[in-house]
Amino acid sequence: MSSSAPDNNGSSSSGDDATKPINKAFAKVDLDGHNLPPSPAPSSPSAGRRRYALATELVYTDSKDQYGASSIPIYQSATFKQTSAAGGNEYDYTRSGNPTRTHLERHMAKIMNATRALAVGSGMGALDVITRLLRPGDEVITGNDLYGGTNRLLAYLSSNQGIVVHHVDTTNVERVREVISDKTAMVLLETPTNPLIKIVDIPTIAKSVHDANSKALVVVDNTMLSPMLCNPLELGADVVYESGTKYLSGHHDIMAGIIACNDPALGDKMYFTINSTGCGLSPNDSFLLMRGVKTLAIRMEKQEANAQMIAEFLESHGFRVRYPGLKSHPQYDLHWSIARGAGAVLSFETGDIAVSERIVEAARLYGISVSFGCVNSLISMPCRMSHASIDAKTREERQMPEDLIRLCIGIEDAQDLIDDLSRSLVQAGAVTITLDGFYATGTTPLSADSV
Ligand SMILES: Cc1ncc(COP(=O)(O)O)c(C=O)c1O
Ligand SMILES: N[C@@H](CCSC[C@H](N)C(=O)O)C(=O)O
Repeated sequence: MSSSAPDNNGSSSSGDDATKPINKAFAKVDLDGHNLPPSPAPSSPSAGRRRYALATELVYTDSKDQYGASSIPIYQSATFKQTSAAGGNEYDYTRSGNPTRTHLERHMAKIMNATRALAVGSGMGALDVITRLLRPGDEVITGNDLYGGTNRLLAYLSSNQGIVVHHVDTTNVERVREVISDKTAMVLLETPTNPLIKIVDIPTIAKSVHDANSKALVVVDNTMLSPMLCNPLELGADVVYESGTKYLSGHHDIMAGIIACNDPALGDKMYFTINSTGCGLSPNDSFLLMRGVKTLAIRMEKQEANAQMIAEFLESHGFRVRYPGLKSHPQYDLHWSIARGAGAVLSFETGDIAVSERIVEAARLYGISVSFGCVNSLISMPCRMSHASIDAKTREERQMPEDLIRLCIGIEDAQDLIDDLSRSLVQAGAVTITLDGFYATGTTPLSADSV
């Protein structure tokens, strides 16, 4: 390994040496013959070939395995023996690089239409790597309806690292424009937002940000849609990340995070952080994520179809439902202008916290659990669970209904899911039963002006 000492920007003190340690360690890694760090190029097969539909690309892989293994072997090894005293083989130490992780990263780069993808230990780990690009005094603009853990990390950076964080309504492009300045280093977006399912106009915001400050990075958390339904890099984002714990792996058996970008220098800086801090995804979890992602298309198709039926069922019974697959969603057109599907997370209100609690506890097929994107359906109250790390006052300011129920729909039989939900609504006293059926007692459907 090179003796030049990289500084904390990921560059080295000796100019051209900046990427030397990486190049040296990963020479020949690229199947197309590029002498670049791990996963630098769209995954196999080679660039220039026909690009297949995403469902095909998800399962279509290539590797140079010596025995032609159909699935990537798990290189469960911390170290790799070198062939000479000078070292310099493709791999030396799994924190720095591992063949199973590289294979996954190359596959993910292809799927996410990126030139570089990096795999880390969790979605929050991905955001940690990305926010280490910031320096004290930098400003971040982000939403006021954010995943609780993201909010928590940004609050930490604001209290401890001298980062100024502006939480604004990112569904309103003007609000974002008002706070962009030459100090803006990052604009962090989520769409649909978790849990209020608000839609953010990524292309318009990305253009405004880049026009006003060419150095500012637009970062998108694509966890709610996955690459199956949205490609933020094609909409103007500089960096996209996802919690691989969710749709990408699909079975709630691993924690993972994926980061993707098209700027090689940015990719190198983030790789530097991963190698320095040791948050790269383990070989075993890389294998599981690689296996899981191959079924993303069929899982998402079924989950989305089920979610659409459940959203329509709840709305037709008078509940206030937030789901971009419903025409009543106030940003329906915007959503479909940036995404290929509505996803499988929806939320609804009952008008009464105790009623919501009873519904959650009455459900049998829906596990009371945080997270989403799993083959199993889940039910939760975000203010008590996934978003409990946002204090009650802030939740109120951000108009998060405390009675909100979030449903994360799986691949079960749709009618079984509807039957179980119907029974739970009745058992919880959430509906008034008439000769014609039943209707929500404490709430009204979402109107166009209420999001
Ligand atoms: C939208 C969103 N982004 C990021 C994360 C963080 O992912 P992880 O739990 O894998 O750290 C989550 C959930 O945890 C999430 O819901
Ligand atoms: N206790 C956890 C909660 C994780 S929430 C997971 C997921 N993003 C969701 O929205 O359900 C924490 O404190 O982070």
